[in-house]
Amino acid sequence: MNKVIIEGGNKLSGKVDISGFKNAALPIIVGTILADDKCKIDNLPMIGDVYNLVKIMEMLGSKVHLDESGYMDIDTSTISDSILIDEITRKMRASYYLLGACLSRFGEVKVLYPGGCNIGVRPIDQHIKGFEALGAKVEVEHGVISCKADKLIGNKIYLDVVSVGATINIMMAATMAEGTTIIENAAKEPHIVDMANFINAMGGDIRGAGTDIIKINGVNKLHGCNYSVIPDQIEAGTYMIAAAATKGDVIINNVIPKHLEPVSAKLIEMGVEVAEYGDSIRVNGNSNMKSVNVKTLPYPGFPTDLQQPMTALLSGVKGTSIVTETVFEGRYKYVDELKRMGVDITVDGRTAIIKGVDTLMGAKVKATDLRGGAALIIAGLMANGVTEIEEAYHIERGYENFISKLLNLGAKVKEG
Ligand SMILES: CC(=O)N[C@H]1[C@@H](OP(=O)(O)OP(=O)(O)OC[C@H]2O[C@@H](n3ccc(=O)[nH]c3=O)[C@H](O)[C@@H]2O)O[C@H](CO)[C@@H](O)[C@@H]1O
Ligand SMILES: C=C(OP(=O)(O)O)C(=O)O
Repeated sequence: MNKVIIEGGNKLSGKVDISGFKNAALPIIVGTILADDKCKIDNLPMIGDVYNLVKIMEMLGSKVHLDESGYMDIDTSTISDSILIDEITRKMRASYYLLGACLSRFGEVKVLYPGGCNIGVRPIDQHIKGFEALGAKVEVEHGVISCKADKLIGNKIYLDVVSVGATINIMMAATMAEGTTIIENAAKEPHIVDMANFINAMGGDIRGAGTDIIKINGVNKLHGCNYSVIPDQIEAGTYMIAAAATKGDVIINNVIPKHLEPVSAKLIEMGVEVAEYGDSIRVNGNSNMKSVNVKTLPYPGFPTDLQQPMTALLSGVKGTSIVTETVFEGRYKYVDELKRMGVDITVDGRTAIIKGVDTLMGAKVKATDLRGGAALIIAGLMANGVTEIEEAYHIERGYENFISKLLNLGAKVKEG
């Protein structure tokens, strides 16, 4: 998808089904390497990152059948080599999970430094610290990360920063290590719990996922399993914000409302009606929304991945809102694009001061990254006139059928 063209001004209404969570699906697909056996994974999102990861798994020697319904049969017993120096791994962040998974199963791995959204420096020092604490030798040279270990031995690892990727990578590396590993100051995101549940379904012994102390008792071997990925809280949050932004009325199905509490709480604070029904959430927007302050934080705080869509919404809400991005230092690149649409936002370091304008104007803009692209879509839905979003391929990395889901909700949107 090169371009998205939106004619703004329509209220979204109706129902939308949320897909499986990108940030859980990706480590789970890579995590099948831990089991020298077949796995059946369900509720996978059909997004760019999953398609590219399937290619990577095949390049390593896995046998993969991916059905467009979101179901995958994967056999990693056929992997013969855990060295993959190929640019494809730079098309996403999650390729770094090959480090933990292959180190655990093969004792050796070499891959290129990962890619992903350009939202800050994104170092991997905490991943490396974890692997080294388990006994691996790690080298990063000319953009290639190499890890090697004759034997991995459990250890206590304190993370200096709360990192989703490092927590998952260390969990994978420690799963078949000798003895017990304890991760302190671990990330608590829902996908950490999903990943631990998946590893346990393969015969692993991980306890405490969802708290900041995770204990991994090493086991000798993992087996294949059937597993279903949790719903995507970020996709769901994006539709919640889009519903509010268009003053629409949308029922968002296949969600875990608990995972969305930070978003629901903020929307309610703004005066939006949010109601929970089992595994659905209904968001009903209105013309009297109030400005609010938002600070992104690790879970259960407001998710950084929704900072950009939320900023787009606030740009059209009367009053002054202050958004503080505490997780990634470079996550405001899309604001320059939003400014082409007439918003009044001043960025100073990690803070964005948003003075709500009455009307956004359609314009030609460029998606800077995945959620920056989603923010531009939301702004385009709110704006008067036509918005053309170039470099829209970023959006496909993480949203399944964004255009057709929006069309079903009554948006005037098409691919260009
Ligand atoms: C594929 C995937 O799941 N991506 C998500 C994952 O990214 P990712 O796993 O890359 O994000 P982290 O949680 O690791 O990053 C959090 C913060 O820690 C820093 N850090 C991280 C690792 C490290 O070794 N050293 C270090 O300093 C990062 O630069 C960032 O400032 O979690 C982020 C935070 O919820 C989300 O925005 C991304 O959507
Ligand atoms: C930052 C994100 O993705 P990634 O870590 O895959 O770049 C995101 O999903 O918002």
